[in-house]
Amino acid sequence: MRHDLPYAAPGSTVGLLGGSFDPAHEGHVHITREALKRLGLDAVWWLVTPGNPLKTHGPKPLETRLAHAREIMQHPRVTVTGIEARLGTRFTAETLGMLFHLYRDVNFVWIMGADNLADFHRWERWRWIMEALPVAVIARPGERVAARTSPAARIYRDWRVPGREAERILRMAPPAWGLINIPMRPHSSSAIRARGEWTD
Ligand SMILES: Nc1ncnc2c1ncn2[C@@H]1O[C@H](COP(=O)(O)OP(=O)(O)OP(=O)(O)O)[C@@H](O)[C@H]1O
Ligand SMILES: O=C(O)c1ccc[n+]([C@@H]2O[C@H](COP(=O)([O-])O)[C@@H](O)[C@H]2O)c1
Repeated sequence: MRHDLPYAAPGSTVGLLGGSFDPAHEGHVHITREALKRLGLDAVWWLVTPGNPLKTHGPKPLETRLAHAREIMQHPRVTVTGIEARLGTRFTAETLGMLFHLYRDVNFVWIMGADNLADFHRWERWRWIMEALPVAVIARPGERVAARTSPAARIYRDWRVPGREAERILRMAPPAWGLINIPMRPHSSSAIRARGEWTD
């Protein structure tokens, strides 16, 4: 294993939460804790992206976002990483392909908020992602209907596991996904930026 990559025990299950984290906030912390608990994960890695391929405005520098994310997400089973910058990847499918290769004995789960499922069909090779690993979609205020009626949800409706049984997705061969209803948090990075509170 390369020394600059996080360690994962063989056979362990690691949730991947990709994001701009521009900035990280309480909503990210909350969904991470809930995913750990509800899915029974061994670990969660935050993949702080060098830049979302679908967003035209660049975020703050990666090092700034990583440092802030590490301040607010402190949990023994959570690692905040800049893996994509290290691997030189930007598209999620590309990142996952490399992680599968580097961590052959680790089980990965993709975690995302409901707003991301609504747009998921616009991601590069999104069907490959859906068929490559289980996907846990976490409820987000105002986004549940858009997620449930999204092209990705419709195309993969037969592989959806009810939210209360979501931990089953870990034992299923993909495609397997669930919409997990948790008490929601309204926080968003764009609202924090709009209030001028991300001035680091
Ligand atoms: N309050 C929240 N509830 C549920 N999921 C969330 C919440 N905030 C962020 N997420 C999820 O966390 C991941 C990373 O989110 P991101 O870094 O883009 O933050 P954001 O608040 O969505 O940013 P922005 O407002 O700029 O779009 C995404 O999958 C997103 O859906
Ligand atoms: O691979 C893609 O085409 C793709 C398109 C849009 C977003 N993503 C990933 O989705 C995650 C959430 O991004 P964001 O900006 O909504 O926080 C982050 O890991 C991005 O790299 C990936």
